[in-house]
Amino acid sequence: MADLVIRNLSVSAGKVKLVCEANFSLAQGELVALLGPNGAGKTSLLRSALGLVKRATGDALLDGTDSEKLSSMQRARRVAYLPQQRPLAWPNTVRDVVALGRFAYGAAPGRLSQADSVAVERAIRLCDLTALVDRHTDTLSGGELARVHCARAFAADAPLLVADEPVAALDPRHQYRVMDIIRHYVDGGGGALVVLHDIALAARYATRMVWMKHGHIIADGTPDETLTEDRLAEVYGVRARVSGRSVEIEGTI
Ligand SMILES: Nc1ncnc2c1ncn2[C@@H]1O[C@H](COP(=O)(O)OP(=O)(O)OP(=O)(O)O)[C@@H](O)[C@H]1O
Repeated sequence: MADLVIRNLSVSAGKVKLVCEANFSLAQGELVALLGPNGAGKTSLLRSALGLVKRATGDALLDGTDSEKLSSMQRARRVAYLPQQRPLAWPNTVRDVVALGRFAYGAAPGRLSQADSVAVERAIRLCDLTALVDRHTDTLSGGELARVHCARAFAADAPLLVADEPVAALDPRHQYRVMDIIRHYVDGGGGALVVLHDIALAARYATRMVWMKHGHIIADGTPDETLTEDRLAEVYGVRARVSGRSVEIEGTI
């Protein structure tokens, strides 16, 4: 069973602590929403958990192995990472960019095995990109491009997915569509850790919500356990009405 476990993980930039003594785990079968205001440390936490930035203290284990010790190909076979910043070195076709998700299996655009092609075509269909496959990425809208990056992550077929704001640029239909795809992936045995700013969307889809503020994880539990009006006031400084998993933000405090 694939998992990501972090223990007492801290990240620093100079003398500033970006993440303080964080503990949590992600296992297959879970859809964990990571929440918190801008600058709370969510991206720093994800990147250090994956071994992409050096941690100051603590452990981050991917299937029991220190994530900093994994090669990029070993890491990519364990976890698909959809970063917040998604630079593309040069414009390419949608199909070729999605095919980059097969890197972990030694694939490159124009050199795909049968299994690679099947995974790429499935990810293209899942993310509603069939009509765009031959378009160059520099001709796409922001939301279309965001879906291409989602498809690239799904093409990897990794047992875990870490996605930093995967729905940020998407219209409501495609936000739900991408979250449905993530849930389907989790129902099929994957484990997903997803940064979301839409609390209602997180409450609807997450099996667990991890709440961050000022570099600290201040709560970790099911939506029923952790989604409260007091929590939203504490974490975001907003007045909200919470009823079960439904959330209405009324204004700032
Ligand atoms: N290399 C760095 N040097 C100095 N400060 C940094 C560095 N990297 C991140 N920070 C700061 O650390 C804080 C946390 O950043 P991070 O990107 O982890 O936040 P976040 O919760 O993902 O925010 P957002 O929701 O805006 O994406 C921010 O104040 C950011 O400016």
